Amino acid sequence: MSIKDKKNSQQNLVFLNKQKCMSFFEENCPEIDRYLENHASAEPEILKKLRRETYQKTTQPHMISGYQQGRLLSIISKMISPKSILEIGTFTGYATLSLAEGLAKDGTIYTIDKNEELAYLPEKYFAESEFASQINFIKGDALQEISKLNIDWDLVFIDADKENYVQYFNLIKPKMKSGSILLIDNILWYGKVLEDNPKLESTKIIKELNELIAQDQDFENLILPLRDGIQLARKI
Ligand SMILES: C[S@@+](CC[C@H](N)C(=O)[O-])C[C@H]1O[C@@H](n2cnc3c(N)ncnc32)[C@H](O)[C@@H]1O
Repeated sequence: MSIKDKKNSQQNLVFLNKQKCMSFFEENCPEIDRYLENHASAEPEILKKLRRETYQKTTQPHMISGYQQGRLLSIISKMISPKSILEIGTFTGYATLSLAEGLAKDGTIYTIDKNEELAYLPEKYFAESEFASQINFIKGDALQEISKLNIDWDLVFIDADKENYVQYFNLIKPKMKSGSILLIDNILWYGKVLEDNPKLESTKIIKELNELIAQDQDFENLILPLRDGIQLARKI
């Protein structure tokens, strides 16, 4: 296959994934995706229930972090036992509850979302969870709300509007200490990061952010190719 053919076929795959909002493996090799799920730790019952209800009650259920990503967030959180976690983009609270699994006993997770209509769903599950007293759910626009929080973050998960990703990074970086972990979702943007001249603002911003982090001497990082790509960066 010539380089040009390879590029075209890559672009076709990207297009397919974009259309269905699925990960590379879900779309192109569902057997591997099932294999990955079958060989990961079991999903806690509360998350199973939440995932089911998210698919029943929301119009964009694919936005949920889901099983494999949830287990990754949980393990990373348990590895560092954070006292303070910031999540930007709560949606139905799946990642919030996954991250909360690793919180220090006196730790708190702050999670921000501007969608007030959907807030009843995460609120119901947060109240039901064993971490209820450790979750601070903030309803509002993240850019405004982050600035009000004068907290040093041990762990940050960015998973909201892509157009603001660079701004979120710039706001949060000074609030991260040496050893703090930054996770950012959808960093491959269904393969659109391979476009040379992207039309979408979201693609431009994600590409800019990936460059920024890769060049930033204050961080060591890599991109995990799980689902739509997760940026994993550690402040040095
Ligand atoms: C991909 S979903 C988050 C998924 C969630 N982290 C999970 O793991 O299930 C993105 C969320 O970001 C929220 N959002 C988008 N722009 C925002 C903003 N400027 N401020 C706060 N929330 C925002 C949306 O309302 C949506 O619920």
